[in-house]
Amino acid sequence: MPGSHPGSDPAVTPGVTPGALPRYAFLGPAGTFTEAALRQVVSPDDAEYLPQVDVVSALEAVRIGTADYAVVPIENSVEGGVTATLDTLATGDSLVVLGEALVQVEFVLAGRAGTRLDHVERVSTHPHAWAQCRRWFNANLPAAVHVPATSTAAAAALLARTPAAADPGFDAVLVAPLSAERYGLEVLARHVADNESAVTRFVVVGRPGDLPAPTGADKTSLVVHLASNDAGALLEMLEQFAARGVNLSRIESRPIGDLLGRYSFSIDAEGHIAEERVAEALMGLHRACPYVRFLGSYPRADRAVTEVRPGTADLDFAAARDWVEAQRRRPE
Ligand SMILES: O=C(O)C(=O)Cc1ccccc1
Repeated sequence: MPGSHPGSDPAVTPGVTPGALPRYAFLGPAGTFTEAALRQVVSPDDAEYLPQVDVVSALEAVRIGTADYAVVPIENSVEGGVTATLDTLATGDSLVVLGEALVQVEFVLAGRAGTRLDHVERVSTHPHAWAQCRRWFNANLPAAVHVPATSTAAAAALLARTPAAADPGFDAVLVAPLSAERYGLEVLARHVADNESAVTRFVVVGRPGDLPAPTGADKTSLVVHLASNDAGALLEMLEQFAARGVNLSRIESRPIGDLLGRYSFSIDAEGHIAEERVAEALMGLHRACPYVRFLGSYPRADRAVTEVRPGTADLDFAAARDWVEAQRRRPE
């Protein structure tokens, strides 16, 4: 992915000091799955890695300018959306998604040397990691309870630095195999994920500026509010996409927070705002919905080329516009 978003060239990116290494905030410490995603985006030789305690801090670092970019988890194939990321992108000063990365997540249960698996009662990890291993715990350690940590690696780091005679508040951690190794922990059980092929999607976020160029395999991320809770309001919003042949790869609702029953929709649409059908769908949303936040158009990590339905290519829109113009000019 290096080179595929504006942030990969500090010389041309607004707000990034030419010559200095671009600064990437991420959910740390070293050894998180987020760091694995960041390594796919930019090598540590070409960037300054700035570990943050949580997703909100990573995104805020970009807003206040102490980082140029942030890499944060946004959804995983088991638990769905990462609400802290969705909510922080949906409100506050505008941020944009510049790219994405996919990481296959694999978990091990790890502890201090000599820990017995059948003595593990308290397991510390990130809530998304715990959620992805529930069935394994039900089957193998049904009495184990979850002790939430800010990240998988934060749990490992705390266990590793707590003196042997002291109690860190848990007996074992659920982490990536590399993280167990990095913090010198002993692996107590491998392959503890309920779904071996679980994938987490991460986004590269920056301040609004240049858009990544369209590649033909892009996504556009949006936040949309509905005009009302009336029957038909959701359908009217979805029609803006359907009528232009724009497929959605993700749509989820989050409470707006002011009143019960008011929701904000977080949407990923296939295509780039530079494409006519996506631009037309956005214009339709702008007319039909009280609030639309554009969160960026960027290349898909899987490089899956967008299928363009017949009649919805840029040329079709241009021909249709020319035809309307010709009718307007036609003498009475
Ligand atoms: O805690 C981590 O290592 C993270 O990067 C967050 C996370 C947790 C579980 C699955 C994917 C990402």
